[in-house]
Amino acid sequence: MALGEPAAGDERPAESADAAASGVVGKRGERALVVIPTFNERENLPVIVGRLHVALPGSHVLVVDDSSPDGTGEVADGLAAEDADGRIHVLHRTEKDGLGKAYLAGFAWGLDREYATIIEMDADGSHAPEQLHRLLDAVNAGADLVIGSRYVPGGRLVNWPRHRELLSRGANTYARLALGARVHDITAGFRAYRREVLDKIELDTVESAGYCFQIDLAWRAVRAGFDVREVPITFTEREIGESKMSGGVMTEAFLMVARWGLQSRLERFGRRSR
Ligand SMILES: Nc1nc2c(ncn2[C@@H]2O[C@H](COP(=O)(O)OP(=O)(O)O[C@H]3O[C@H](CO)[C@@H](O)[C@H](O)[C@@H]3O)[C@@H](O)[C@H]2O)c(=O)[nH]1
Repeated sequence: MALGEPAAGDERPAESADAAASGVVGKRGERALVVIPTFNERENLPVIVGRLHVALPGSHVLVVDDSSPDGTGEVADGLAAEDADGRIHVLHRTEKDGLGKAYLAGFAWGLDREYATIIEMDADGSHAPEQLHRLLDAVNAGADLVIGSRYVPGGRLVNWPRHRELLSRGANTYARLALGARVHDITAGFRAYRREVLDKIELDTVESAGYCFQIDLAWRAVRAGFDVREVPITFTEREIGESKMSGGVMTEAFLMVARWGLQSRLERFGRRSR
């Protein structure tokens, strides 16, 4: 396990010192932490980490594994031990506790260290590390939260089953109507957060455990007045393993979004009648 302080070789590169101080990352991904939640991804993980370190050799990875029965956690430990540059870290959690909880643990780990930008990415190859520079370019151009979006012009879906696409588009339409947020892919899990966003949006009050965590955080960022932008990406259906989407995940999202929408309407009403 490679927990603890960033290892030797993790010093801030001279050319990126200004960038890190101003919250942006270097061209090779210096000062970026890519958080990858995993549950049963033993075959996918080495591939995605390898691709990531070709695309952004200066970035660090934090694998957040929920004691995957297939041994993904041990695979992650092996990758960390093999990486002479100390760029791979692993957080082991005791049980499967949902995507949102895994990200919260990963963000807390990253915020305790000096990463300028914290990235979310799936382990299964759906998100292409080769497209991460699109997100980082937008951060470096001034955005606070950048969402790799399937549903803006230029965004693409490859091999995603029709029922998943319909579910995803339906969830986005529902969230947009309920919350009034002008984000086309608010459920997307390919994102880059400037660390100030995560510092400010009160992560300790986040209740969403599953995939509605994505909606929750984007909505918090919008409400806090951050500059939230979308850049087009290609989302490719996984070839190995299975999605962890479930009825419980969908029900939680439906109910949570309804609650946030209602709360926000009541707040607006309260402000108007004062
Ligand atoms: N640690 C941990 N990881 C988890 C858990 N549940 C899922 N993951 C990990 O989270 C990533 C995404 O899970 P998938 O189950 O592969 O997601 P998907 O069905 O392809 O869902 C896609 O669409 C969602 C809805 O738009 C997105 O929210 C999600 O990020 C992704 O893009 C994978 O790396 C998976 O191993 C969990 O409980 N714990």
